[in-house]
Amino acid sequence: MAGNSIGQLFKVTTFGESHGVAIGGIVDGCPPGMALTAEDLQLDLDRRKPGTSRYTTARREEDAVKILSGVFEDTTTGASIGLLIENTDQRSQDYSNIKEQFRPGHADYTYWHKYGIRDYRGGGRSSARETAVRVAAGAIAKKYLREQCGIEIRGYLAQLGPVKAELVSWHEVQNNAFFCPDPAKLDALDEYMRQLKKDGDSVGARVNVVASNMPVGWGEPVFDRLDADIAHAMMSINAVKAIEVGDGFAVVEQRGSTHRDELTPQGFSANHAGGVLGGISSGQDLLVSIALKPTSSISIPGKSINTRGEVVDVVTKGRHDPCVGIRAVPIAEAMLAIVLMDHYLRHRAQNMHVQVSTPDIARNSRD
Ligand SMILES: Cc1cc2nc3c(=O)[nH]c(=O)nc-3n(C[C@H](O)[C@H](O)[C@H](O)COP(=O)(O)O)c2cc1C
Repeated sequence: MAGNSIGQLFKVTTFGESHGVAIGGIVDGCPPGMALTAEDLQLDLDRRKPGTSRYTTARREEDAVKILSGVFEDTTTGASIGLLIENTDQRSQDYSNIKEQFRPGHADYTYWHKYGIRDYRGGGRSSARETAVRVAAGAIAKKYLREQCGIEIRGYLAQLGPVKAELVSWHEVQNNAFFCPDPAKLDALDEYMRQLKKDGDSVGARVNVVASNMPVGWGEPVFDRLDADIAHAMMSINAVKAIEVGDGFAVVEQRGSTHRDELTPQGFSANHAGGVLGGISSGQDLLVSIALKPTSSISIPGKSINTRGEVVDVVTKGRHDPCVGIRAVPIAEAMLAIVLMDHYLRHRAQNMHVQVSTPDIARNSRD
């Protein structure tokens, strides 16, 4: 499939480029019988879509999704679900100056070397426009996991440049354009973004995603450990440079006596592991954190070469996100949902008759 699909039993395939006619995808393996309409997908698409605040790109796309197949009388049939989102606000002329130039930090240089032909308009296939389809597919997985397993998958902006935000309130995340869970940080974020825009620069960000109410047992060691598949999915998001599960890189400074999450009949005493032990979900909250790099398309001139190898100064015109991390929140949620949905089906296929007498202690602590 040349890299355009993810998952085994719940398989998502996407197609489309930034300035092509449309983007779309196929979601294979969704069980039959779930109520589903385009509106169910639109909620998350609207959270990701461009042009909704002064902090993101000015490109205006409605991202109106059409369900082409796999749903009959507003119910999934078990057939593959076809999704289509038309591109409506392309301004390809903005990119004519980078037709023969390579933006430093972008995918232009590597796509050119690999394929020998490049849809330079808006970054073509390397554009994060494609991630709208992942969000639509992820909304299907999220709905199924919520209804059948009670799992809730939620993300938030944990850091933008120097501004850090604590998880003060999940409710707050839905109330501001930053997906910020800490209302006390909104002024600092606004000020930082205004200055950034004046500077014509961009900045990186950290996004955290949490899956709560998880069951114990999902994940397929050794190569398809749950954390390995989550890392694969997260690293497939444009501009992601790092992922952490649980305490992540902080484990380097920890001792075993601190890091191990002791077990009691009432639950685990802590969650340094981030909800995965041996590549299998422990039933604790899954804690995932990703780092997104600063947008490479900026108006500050940067040194590069053109396709003939000549030295050029690149200035990127067009409409760009000054911090791609903001709109990445629903994308990261979607990727976690896609992986969990796949592992739910895989666990059920192999292990549905397994029974042990030990209680699910993480569930004990929730009840
Ligand atoms: C939501 C989102 C929006 C993005 N928007 C832009 C953009 O407007 N301009 C840009 O140069 N890169 C943007 N990117 C990042 C590029 O797609 C990405 O950096 C590029 O394809 C190079 O790939 P890499 O950074 O993964 O190595 C965006 C990424 C995400 C997740």
